[in-house]
Amino acid sequence: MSLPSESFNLPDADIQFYESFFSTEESNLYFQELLQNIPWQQDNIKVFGKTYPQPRLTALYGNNQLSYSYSGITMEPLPFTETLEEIKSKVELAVKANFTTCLLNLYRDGQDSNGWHADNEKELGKNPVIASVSFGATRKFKLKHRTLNIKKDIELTHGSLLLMQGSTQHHWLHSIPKTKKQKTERINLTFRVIV
Ligand SMILES: O=C(O)CCC(=O)C(=O)O
Ligand SMILES: [Fe+2]
Repeated sequence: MSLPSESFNLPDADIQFYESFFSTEESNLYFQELLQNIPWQQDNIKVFGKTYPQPRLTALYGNNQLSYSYSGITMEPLPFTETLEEIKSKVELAVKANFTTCLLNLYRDGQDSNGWHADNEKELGKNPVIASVSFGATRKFKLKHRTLNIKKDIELTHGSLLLMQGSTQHHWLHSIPKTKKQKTERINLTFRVIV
């Protein structure tokens, strides 16, 4: 586990990025395993009262029974698989936090996306700790401050780990925009604490 990390000096944020948290070989194995064995599903979300299919596939895992609700969806967790437990343990050791839950996203290609939002659902508590692991195609993670005119883009590469904590979710929004450049899949795992 290599730990050269980058802390972007952003106001009202506590964000760290570990570019090669997992080795390429390890990441290749995790990517294939998750792609094949996670029961990926496409849910319908509600935005301003209208229903749309979510522009990506998702799955929820947890070590408690607590559900996670956002955008009009309520997801019930499946018990962690051995692979997810292994990834979770490695992340927990490095970031010194214990997670209960993992939300997984599969972006099938560059046309799948994740709109502007903050991870500020009430079940995540006041200052959520979110550890986000990426495998597969590199995608741009965009951050923008809610009130100041400040933006930051981070390329989330194969095997990278992004940590967001403190007051970050109060002041910043994030998104994964569509891109014509990527034709292949990306898997993202966001470890969270739900209490
Ligand atoms: O795919 C990503 O890197 C971001 C996922 C995300 O923001 C979320 O699931 O809340
Ligand atoms: Fe998010």
